[in-house]
Amino acid sequence: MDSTASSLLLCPPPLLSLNKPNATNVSSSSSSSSSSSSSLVFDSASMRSQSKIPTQFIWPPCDRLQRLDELNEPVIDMREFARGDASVRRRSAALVRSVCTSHGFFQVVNHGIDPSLISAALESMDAFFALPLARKSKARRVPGSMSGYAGAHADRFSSKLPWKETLSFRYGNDGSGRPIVDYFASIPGEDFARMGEVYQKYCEAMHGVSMAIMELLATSLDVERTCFRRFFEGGSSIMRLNYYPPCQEPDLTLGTGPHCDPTALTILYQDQVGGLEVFTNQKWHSIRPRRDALVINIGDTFAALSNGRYKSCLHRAVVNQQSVRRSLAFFLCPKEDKVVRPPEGLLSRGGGDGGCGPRKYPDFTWSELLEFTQKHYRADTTTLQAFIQWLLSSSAS
Ligand SMILES: C=C1C[C@]23C[C@H]1CC[C@H]2[C@]1(C)CCC[C@@](C)(C(=O)O)[C@H]1[C@@H]3C(=O)O
Ligand SMILES: O=C(O)CCC(=O)C(=O)O
Ligand SMILES: [Fe+2]
Repeated sequence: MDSTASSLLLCPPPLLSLNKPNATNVSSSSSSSSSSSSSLVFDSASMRSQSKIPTQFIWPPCDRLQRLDELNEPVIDMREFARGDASVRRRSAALVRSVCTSHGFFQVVNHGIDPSLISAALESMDAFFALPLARKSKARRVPGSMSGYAGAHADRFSSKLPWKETLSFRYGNDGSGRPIVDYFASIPGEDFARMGEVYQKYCEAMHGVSMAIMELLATSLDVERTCFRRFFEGGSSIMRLNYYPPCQEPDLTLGTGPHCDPTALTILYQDQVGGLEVFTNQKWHSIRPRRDALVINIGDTFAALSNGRYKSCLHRAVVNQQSVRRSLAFFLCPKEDKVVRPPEGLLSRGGGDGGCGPRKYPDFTWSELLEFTQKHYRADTTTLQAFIQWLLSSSAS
């Protein structure tokens, strides 16, 4: 997305006050959302009974709920791509190339995930978030790590708080053990064994879909079919359960603020409530939920891997006054020490086509970008640009 579009309908890019990498305090990614934590505790059940939302949850007017058109994106049939003849595969690849060079968003159907597994994941999520806050807090996120329970990120930020509770955990795909079963078994005080089994199976299934999509993306970029699969071998992806309680002033806040995912690829299942929005053609579009579809968006890491040819999808989530909304987000990540560098086949081609020719981003490791978002910068609409600026300034100092 070009910067003029972002300046037109998005809040002006945040004034960066980045600290050098050896800084101990977190920087504020914008003047209005300092990263210091808030003393607030997000107990949505009690907050819900008040007529006004706390001011920490109020977002700038330009970020708020608007009446939107729907985004009618092509939906890719994964079974057709897997089994189709060359012309069918070329057609799917051409559709993906078109939307990914534009705004990095599409949906897939016939993905092969058992609907009962998705239902079990949603039911397990409902059971967890229905627990009293004191019991959810036994799984609270350890500062600096990605895993654990969080309420509005009030432990990390002091303004523009998202109206959501989250539970996040890691999925290592090196085939050893059952890391998610082990994670849920490690949470004190509760018997989360069934959740562990459900999300272990869910993440294994999502990893499989992500590898099929990596083949589709390689084909669309005309590079060797397995090159991206191999890039993600041994990675540790992130699973996040997003639970958005109903809000008494939904027009003043957001469930998840405008951002691009710093990760490589997001596979998201949203329930039937609706609230996901994508920014393209200089305006926000709502994404109508589809029970049979998975939402796919390109993240910053894959945008860099494609040498800027594919766009990192700018999106957000709004909340409503009537009902809970839930989404299951699987964030594909490479190994932490993996250097993010476009495949040779992409750079060696000449021509003005985006993604070929000179490097658009310096080499960096996934762990550098992840740590930047967890310790120095609140991920938002310009994370990748801010990260590169921070990386280059630290190498210059
Ligand atoms: C690497 C990550 C950081 C976030 C979770 C994953 C991918 C998406 C990121 C996030 C959702 C972008 C919006 C801001 C954020 C703080 C949030 O609202 O949760 C981001 C996540 C995070 O830093 O926990
Ligand atoms: O809940 C949604 O629809 C979007 C969530 C999201 O973008 C995220 O968790 O990164
Ligand atoms: Fe996201």
